[in-house]
Order: sequence, then C-alpha cells, then structure tokens
Amino acid sequence: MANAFDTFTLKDITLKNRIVVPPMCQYQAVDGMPNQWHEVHYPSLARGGAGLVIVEATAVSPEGRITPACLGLWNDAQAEALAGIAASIRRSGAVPGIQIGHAGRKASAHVPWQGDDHMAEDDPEAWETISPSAIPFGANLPRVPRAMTPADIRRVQADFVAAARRALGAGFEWLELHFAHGYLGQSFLSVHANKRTDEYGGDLAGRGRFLRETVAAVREVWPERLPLTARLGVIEFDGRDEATLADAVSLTRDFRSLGLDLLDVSLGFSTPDANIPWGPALLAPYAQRIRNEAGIPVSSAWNIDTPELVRDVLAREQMDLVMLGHRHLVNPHYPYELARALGVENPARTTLPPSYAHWLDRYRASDER
Ligand SMILES: Cc1cc2c(cc1C)N(C[C@H](O)[C@H](O)[C@H](O)COP(=O)(O)O)c1[nH]c(=O)[nH]c(=O)c1N2
Ligand SMILES: CC(=O)[C@H]1CCCN(Cc2ccccc2)C1
Repeated sequence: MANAFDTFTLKDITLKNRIVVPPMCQYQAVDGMPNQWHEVHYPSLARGGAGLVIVEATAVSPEGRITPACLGLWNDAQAEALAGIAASIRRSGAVPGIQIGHAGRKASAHVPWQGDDHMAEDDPEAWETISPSAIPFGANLPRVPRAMTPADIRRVQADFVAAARRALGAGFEWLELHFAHGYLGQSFLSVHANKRTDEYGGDLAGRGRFLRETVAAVREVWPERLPLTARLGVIEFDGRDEATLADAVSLTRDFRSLGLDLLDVSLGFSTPDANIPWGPALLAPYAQRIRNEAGIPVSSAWNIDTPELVRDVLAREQMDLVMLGHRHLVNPHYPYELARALGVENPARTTLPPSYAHWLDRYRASDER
C-alpha cells in the first residue's frame, strides 16, 4: 500500500513522491515553439513539490496540433527550446516528462476560449485533418477528415519516433504517447472513428495495430533505462463500456510485452454522445482493473480533488501515481497543501524549495503553518 509521499521507481528513474502534474495544454505557443509563458509555467509547477511534471501534449508534426497555439517537437529549434524547459523542471525539483501526440480529426481547431471548434476550411490558419477513416467527431468538431493512406500511417509513426528522439535529446526522462481523448491514437482504437477494412481496422488486432507498432517503434529509440508510457482512453461511457475495457486490458498487455513501462489510464472522448458520470475519482476503479488485469503500473487522473481521495486511491492500490491537474492550476504548490492535510512531518521541507520552506515550517504556531 503506497502513501502519497512515498518514492516510486520505474526503470532508472525514481520519483520523490506519487504526485504528478499531468500534461495540460497551455495554448500559448507560436509555430510550435515554447516561450516565456512556458518558461514560467513549468518551473513554477515543478517548485510546488510534485515528483513528476509532464509537459503538455506536444505535436509530432504541424498538422498534429490541436490548435495553432500548441507546442511541437517536429524540428530541432523546438527541441532546443524544450531542452530549457526540461532543465528548468529538473532544476526546480521534479522529473521532466513530456507527452507527444497527433490530434487526428480533432486537429485544426480554435483554442478553447476562442470557440474550441474547428477553424473553417478556408481559414488561412486551418489545415487538412487526417484520421483512420473519413468520419468526423461531430458537435464542435464537424470537419470530415481525410482517411489515412498506408503512407500517411508510416509517416505519422516516423514522426512519433523522430519526436521521441528529440525529446531524449532535449533531456526529458519520461515519455508519454498520447493515445487518449479522441486524438489520433484513440481514433485508431475506437469503433466510432475507425471503420477501416485493411489491417489497421476491424477487430482489436486491426484497430490496435497503429498503437502497437508505434509503441514498438518508439521503444527502439527511447532508452531501456527511461520509462516509456502511454495515455489511453480505456472507457468511453458510450453504452459499450465492457467491450472497450476488455479491449483496453488486452491492448495494454500487448503494450507491456512491447516494452511499455506504465499505462496512464484516461477517457476516450471519441464521441460527443458520451454520458460521462463526472464525480470524485470517477476513473479510479478502471485504473485498478487495468493495473490488476494487465499487470502493469498505472497512473490516472480525473477529479481526484481532495487529500482524502489521493490517500484512498493509493491505499486501495487503484493506481501507482496520482495525476492532479485542476488542483495544480488553482495552486502550483498543491503538494504542500496535500502534505499538510495528510499529516506529513515538516510539510514545507518535504515539498517546497528552501527559499519558501525555511520560513513555512517555523516562526508560526504549528496550526498556522
Ligand atoms: C487546461 C487543461 C489542459 C489539458 C488537460 C486538462 C486541462 C484542465 N488535459 C487533461 C489533464 O491532463 C487531466 O487528465 C484532467 O484535467 C483530469 O485531471 P484533474 O481532474 O484536472 O485532476 C490534458 N490531457 C492530456 O493528455 N494532454 C494534455 O495536453 C491535456 N491538456
Ligand atoms: C490535449 C488533451 O488531451 C486535452 C486538451 C484539453 C481538454 N482535455 C480534456 C478535458 C476535458 C474536460 C476537462 C478537462 C480536460 C484534453
């Protein structure tokens, strides 16, 4: 049974605790390049005490971005700039991770606070979207994507490999493939998005092929000693959850045999018709099922919003790492609050840099710290 402030070792990487800042798009990039926004955002989070900070979804190609304001890792200039971000995360006390992905049929969209919808096809900023089949997501993302050819599939897989090499060169020590949330990887797995009749569609073997091949190809270039992980939507809440979960367990077992070190359990978001039962730690039971049935370490997220929930999902062995997104947006030092609430000795020194911690663990009545 793990506690929130136990260490966690995976391959040669040891996290100082079980708290993770999950990838969270900032939509502040230009041409895929990070800037002062990211230079402040990431070390500020890393100073807060989380053991692992994962940089937001970073596109493996320009058309793999969700919006024009997404980060990219398709060229060396981006890799060089991201090296600074990785170093600042490490210098601030956390292990630097990064998520790489391709937005598929959800690409070419406005940033959330400017509509969160597809740009018009004739918008000069827009670009062609691709997906396993010419089936649109619907709702706010109605554009019909072009069905990928075998050459497209090979190109995108090569882009994932090139981005992984660049992430390694930039000094990241934890890599997450974005196979969740209705983006390209999830779309290959999803019966909603993938109606292909070739070897990349049909049964689970077909719908999982793109993902398995990509894991295997990235594993070739990502050192054995560093964790290779993937975020996968294991449930859609679309009325066929048992089938989706069974597929997810089976595919995760394949990932493990291909060298994946941990699965980050998330939501599918493949259809606008989902009926997601939003509530406290709603995914924890599914994370536990993947952890037990696929026999692989897991992280997970979603509404784990109180110290008691953090304590409980770990005590129940539902996951190995707890991802806290919203809590860190509210308070980058949330791990300090968590340590205090969970009764950790010297909560400030356990979570924060000396410039803050020295004063927080003293010169105050104990109940004011
Ligand atoms: C602003 C913002 C931006 C993103 C996210 C969320 C939010 C709020 N999320 C999902 C995120 O990683 C996390 O899984 C969810 O927020 C659920 O966890 P919490 O309930 O926030 O703790 C997300 N997920 C992902 O896999 N890649 C990403 O880049 C992003 N971007
Ligand atoms: C890139 C990615 O996976 C993100 C982009 C922003 C929305 N994320 C999904 C999300 C839905 C509802 C609340 C918070 C987050 C997915």
